[in-house]
Amino acid sequence: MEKPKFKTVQEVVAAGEGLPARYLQAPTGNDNGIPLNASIPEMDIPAIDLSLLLSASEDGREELNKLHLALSTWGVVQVMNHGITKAFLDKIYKLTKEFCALPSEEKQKYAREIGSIQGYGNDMILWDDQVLDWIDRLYITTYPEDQIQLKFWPQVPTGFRHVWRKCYDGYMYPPCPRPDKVIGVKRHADKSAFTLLLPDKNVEGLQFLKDGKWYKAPIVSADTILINVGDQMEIMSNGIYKSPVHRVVTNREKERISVATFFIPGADKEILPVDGLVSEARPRLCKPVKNYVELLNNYYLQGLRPIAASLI
Ligand SMILES: O=C(O)CCC(=O)C(=O)O
Ligand SMILES: [Fe+2]
Repeated sequence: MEKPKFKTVQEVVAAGEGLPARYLQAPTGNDNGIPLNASIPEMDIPAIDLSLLLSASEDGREELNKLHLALSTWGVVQVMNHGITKAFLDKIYKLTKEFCALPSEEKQKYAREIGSIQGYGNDMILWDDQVLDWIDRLYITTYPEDQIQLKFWPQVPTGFRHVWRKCYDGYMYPPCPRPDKVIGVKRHADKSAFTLLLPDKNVEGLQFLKDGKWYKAPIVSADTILINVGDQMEIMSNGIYKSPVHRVVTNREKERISVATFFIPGADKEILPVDGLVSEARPRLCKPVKNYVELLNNYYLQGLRPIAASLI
């Protein structure tokens, strides 16, 4: 398979030829001229204790109420006591950082191929005048087994393949000379059912949109996972749980590393609102959809949220 010729953001920086116009947002942008790196308030989302949530106690019910409220307002929660050890989360993070720091030639061994989303690469170029995101990513499918393509799985650093088998995609945002005009990840809602995130422990950047305003995500501690609802959960919950629009902004000083896992129902599974959540007071919001991920690019190109395709 042919490998595309593209420059990753790290290569753009290394070339030292200044910032290519392809990364600059149009003067009005998405945000009516407000600089992307303007200061914004922090969102107030609860931390859910998963071990309590699963216990049949008063505290468990309280935790459940907290979870329900967070998912139906923000569509995002922090989760702790989830059973994944801090040592393991640290390891995923460390290996991702080490991979990102490898020379370009090494990383290009795992370069994405034309027509594939798996592999290492820049922001995917889907249309001619697309403004590019300031991000390099390694995207790997780990389930189901028959979709695993080991050629995209780094052999260096040692241990990477073993640890990543459990999940995960890695993102690297180098420091950016124009954080006011360049976006790390453009605004979007996830096409997953839900997404687990290990955002950078020191560097902010992730922001969520609520009632037309941007809020920055908190920096979470090393043993905590940030979970957000994706479009397919919004559909299944008949709109009760919100798939939040979010983005990542850049900064001048520090690189930012982030690790995500998307839980995506199989393409052949029909996704539709759960019967018990449909009533006269809350009619069915969405038509059944299949292969939601494929719907995405079409809608993305038109600047629409793909969930619009399934709304009744
Ligand atoms: O880098 C992050 O923290 C989030 C990235 C993201 O939103 C995504 O890949 O869907
Ligand atoms: Fe996302």
